[in-house]
Amino acid sequence: MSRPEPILAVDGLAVGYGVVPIVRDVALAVGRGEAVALLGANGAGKSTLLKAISGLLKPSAGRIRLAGKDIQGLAAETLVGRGLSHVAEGRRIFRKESVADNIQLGMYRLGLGRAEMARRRDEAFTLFPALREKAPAAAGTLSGGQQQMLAIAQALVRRPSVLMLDEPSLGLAPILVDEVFRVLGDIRAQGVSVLLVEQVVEQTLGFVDFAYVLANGRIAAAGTPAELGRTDVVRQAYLGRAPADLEGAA
Ligand SMILES: Nc1ncnc2c1ncn2[C@@H]1O[C@H](COP(=O)(O)OP(=O)(O)OP(=O)(O)O)[C@@H](O)[C@H]1O
Repeated sequence: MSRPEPILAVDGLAVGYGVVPIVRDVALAVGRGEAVALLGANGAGKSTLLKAISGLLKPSAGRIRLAGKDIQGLAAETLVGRGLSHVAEGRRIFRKESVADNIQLGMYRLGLGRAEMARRRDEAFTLFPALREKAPAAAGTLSGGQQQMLAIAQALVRRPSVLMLDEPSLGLAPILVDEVFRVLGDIRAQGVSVLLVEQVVEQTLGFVDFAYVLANGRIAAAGTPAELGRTDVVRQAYLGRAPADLEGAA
């Protein structure tokens, strides 16, 4: 199957904490308009890899290109301006601030005028009607699912061309996981390219166009969901985990 031209391309990437590399020799690509998954067991290095791409960690080797331009080593803030948004694990919202202010903070330092910020906030509320209802409430009073939606909304108002999400379904009830995937479908339909780290494997493979499996910091397999489904490689990457985790919410 031919894939679209890459909007994000990673090559020979190594990154770690201090001297110990956690992720080694990783190559991956996200095509324009594609939804791509990064799967792998706990500790495989998925979050570390996303942080290196979004400029939160400095790679010790390798190349990262966004829309054809080298971005390795650039600061996270610079990359946001270039169209790369990262929804980190654990719903990093400002709990004491209102829902509306949280969305506003997502646009901080983008240099947008008031009218444009209001327009983008309204778009976010259209995608997440529950957030509109709770606009004046403190973000900390939202349910877990709503907090996750708020974290995604904060990233979306920056109008990213590539949206990276680290386990958006973490800790959510199955019905809310479905809601996360519905929203991701809407986001993809708007032409945003998506790189998704997830543990709900079945549902993720049902959503993405292409997937990479990370094991011990290296890419162990890559393919379309159909190609990966013909092998045992995904299951093997999760060996040692409870079968229930593999079944996800499907
Ligand atoms: N700040 C840190 N300092 C040192 N080691 C770290 C740090 N953060 C993560 N690690 C180590 O890096 C390895 C990869 O962690 P990472 O969080 O990238 O994995 P993951 O695949 O995202 O797993 P999970 O699904 O648990 O989030 C683990 O061995 C972890 O202990």
